[in-house]
Amino acid sequence: MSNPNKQRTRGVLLVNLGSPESTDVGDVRTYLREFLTDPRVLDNPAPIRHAVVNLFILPSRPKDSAEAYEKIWTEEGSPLIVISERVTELLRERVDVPVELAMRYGNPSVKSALRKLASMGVDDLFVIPLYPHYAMSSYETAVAKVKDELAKLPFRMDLTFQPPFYDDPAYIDALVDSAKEYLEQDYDHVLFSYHGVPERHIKKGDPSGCYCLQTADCCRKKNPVHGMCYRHQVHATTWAFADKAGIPPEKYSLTFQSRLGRDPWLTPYTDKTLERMPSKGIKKLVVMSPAFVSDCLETIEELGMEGREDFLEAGGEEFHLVPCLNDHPKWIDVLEKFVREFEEGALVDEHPVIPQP
Ligand SMILES: C=CC1=C(C)c2cc3[nH]c(cc4nc(cc5[nH]c(cc1n2)c(C)c5CCC(=O)O)C(CCC(=O)O)=C4C)c(C)c3C=C
Ligand SMILES: [Fe+2]
Ligand SMILES: [Fe+2]
Repeated sequence: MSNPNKQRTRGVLLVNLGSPESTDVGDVRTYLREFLTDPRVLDNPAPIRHAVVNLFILPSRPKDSAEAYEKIWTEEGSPLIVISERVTELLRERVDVPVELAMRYGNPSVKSALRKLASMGVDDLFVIPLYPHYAMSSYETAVAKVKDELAKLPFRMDLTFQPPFYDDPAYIDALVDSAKEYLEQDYDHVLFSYHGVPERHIKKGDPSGCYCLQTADCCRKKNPVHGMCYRHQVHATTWAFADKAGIPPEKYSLTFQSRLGRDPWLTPYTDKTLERMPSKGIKKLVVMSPAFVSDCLETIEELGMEGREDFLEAGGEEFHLVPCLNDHPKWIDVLEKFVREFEEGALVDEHPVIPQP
């Protein structure tokens, strides 16, 4: 039993998704294997998941993905990792407790970050998964990974997790501020493009088992079942943003990108929407991707290169992609606020988890 009079040592762990070690096809294959054999990402029964990954995905996808990573790689490495490291450094300057960074897949690993924090005496850890929205394949797998790795290590820490912050006014304020100069220009429409997930994942996260995805607008309404509903939460971010930025309903829409495989994923799809927009009179477009707090392959390459080309080839005239929050000072303010709330004991160490077989 822990001694209630002992002084606790707090620490902070930021967890992002991760990238391959390099753009070599072998490194990309290693990364994709770890990513796609995660049962919270491809949630088929284990033998099917391994067969799909080893027989259908790993023989061909690493080469295509490596080419895509080539286009975005910087001298310092993967944008997602470089930006996350910068954010970690900036947060360290703001708070008086140790702050470490870990990636759910690849490096720096969760295990190495936990070891570092333990070596600094941390036994009361605040974990911030760097995802505004709850998805089994992003937020939840980050939480599970921290718990699993800690259980295997020879020391104990209390864990508190930052809940998804999709409608936190400070996060919305930071997003609006980051998009300000784009929204001051003349534009026809704002497209909010979120990373997609399979529809099945949404149904699994519905504790009632009979609400989400039952009607076209179910997830758009407020409902107590939405603690784990990615579809509801991305809509809530979009409404809050539009409200704060003063964008009328007819001037914005929401789509989902990055579909993988043949199962039904959330619709409408970003690529199809971009191709259709010019014929509907949308020629000057602003695009935002608030599911990502750091620019990455999905924003720089998929939206900024592929998406731009699709839109312009279909007759669009201007395509403006708003950068993610990255190291925006208001985003660092938000992270600092989360740490202060943890220090004040304002967060409950509880969060829902989708049951895994
Ligand atoms: C919002 C966060 C994310 C969710 C939810 C998510 C779900 C999800 N992703 C895949 C498959 C892939 N995603 C890939 C890249 C990628 N995904 C996210 C975030 C979420 N994914 C990020 C930030 C990135 C970029 C990483 C980087 O290094 O920049 C990839 C790898 C690239 C590729 O080969 O296309 C895959 C694969 C699934 C299947 C899924 C939900 C089930
Ligand atoms: Fe993804
Ligand atoms: Fe829902």
